[in-house]
Amino acid sequence: MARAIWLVLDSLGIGHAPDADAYGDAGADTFGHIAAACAAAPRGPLQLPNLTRLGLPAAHALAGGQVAAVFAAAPAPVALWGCMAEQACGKDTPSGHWESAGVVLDRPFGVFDAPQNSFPPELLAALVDAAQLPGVLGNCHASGTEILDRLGAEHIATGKPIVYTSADSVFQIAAHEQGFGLQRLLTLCELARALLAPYNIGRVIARPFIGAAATGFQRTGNRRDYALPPPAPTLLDAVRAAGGEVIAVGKISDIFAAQGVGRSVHASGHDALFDATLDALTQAGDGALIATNFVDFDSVYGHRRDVFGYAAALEHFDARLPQLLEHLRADDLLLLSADHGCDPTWPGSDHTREQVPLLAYSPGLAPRALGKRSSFADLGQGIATHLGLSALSAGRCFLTSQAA
Ligand SMILES: O=P(O)(O)O[C@H]1O[C@H](CO)[C@@H](O)[C@H]1O
Ligand SMILES: [Mn+2]
Ligand SMILES: [Mn+2]
Repeated sequence: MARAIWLVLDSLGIGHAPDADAYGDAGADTFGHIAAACAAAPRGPLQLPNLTRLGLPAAHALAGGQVAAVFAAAPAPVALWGCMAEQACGKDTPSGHWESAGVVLDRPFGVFDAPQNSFPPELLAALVDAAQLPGVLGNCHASGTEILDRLGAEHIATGKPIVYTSADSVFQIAAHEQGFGLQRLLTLCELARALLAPYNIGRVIARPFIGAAATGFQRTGNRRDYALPPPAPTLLDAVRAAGGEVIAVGKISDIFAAQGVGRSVHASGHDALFDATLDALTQAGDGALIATNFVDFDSVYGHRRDVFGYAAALEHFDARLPQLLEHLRADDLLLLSADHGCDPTWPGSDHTREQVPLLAYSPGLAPRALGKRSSFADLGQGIATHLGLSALSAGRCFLTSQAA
């Protein structure tokens, strides 16, 4: 019986969305701009033989992107390939994942849009009081690494956690793993999650770090995301209701607030995430869904605007793909997609409103183009069909129609 393996390449947009102008993102193209920068740099063109076979450059071309010369003569894909635009408002991780799993967010999350003094004073006062803190630092829009350089030493000296946000619907708290304490930070995030109820904020994110002012600060793999639960049952719930196992690897369980997750495997770094996915594949039974989020594309490279780091991470991911492809059973369906863009050549440090790839491979499935799809939900609908589930309430199945 069928199984599905869904890999989210977090932030791998393939060209601006039709409504990108409203987000200040007209012209953004995460994949295209990385490919173009590599082609013009001493390091040389992007080498992605396996993602090319699965149709990533073809999907990029379909989305309207300028095809880099290195991909121009690529052979036809062996998979199904298409591009998807997000129907929900926003360009953040939870809405992108939920829509891909069949739930289109109809009420946009709240955002703290003031660049300075971003949070309501009464919210911060309540947090300080509830957690008996000496105060907080930050209270602004920031890049999470830049703010450590700026406020890390003061945090250590005062014991005040650093709170910050971005264009996304997030309340982020950074604190030193030893000086402040990891468990104390996680407890503080849970308190913040509860206090943020009136503000409809998508995620509270714990950002633990280590190091010292003299030697520099580094964020650790102990990041945790405390998301709002999806507003309706998703594909994950449908898989479980039908008796299938849902194995969530990496951030997936956090993003779905554990709803519909049978087993969660936390791992840090793309190699560990890939290994955990391979392990899950050997263990998963009939009807299972394995879902993995590869977060470093976004967190380590996209937000940091590290073009060549992103390129190298793509090449590394590509090099590991054959291990996964070799282990696929005849009735397994492998999906590759993304949740939004984060163009490392774009101004600022925020996500970009982009189309994302929909690549689907199964040993027995004849390759074809899937066209431009108008919702990420088409991915989930296709998985539901593949696993023999009832149709989800959103999305057009890409397995049964030639194009959207
Ligand atoms: O700059 P860092 O801390 O990585 O934060 C980024 O990560 C958050 C989640 O993607 C975004 O909202 C953005 O602010
Ligand atoms: Mn994301
Ligand atoms: Mn991000």
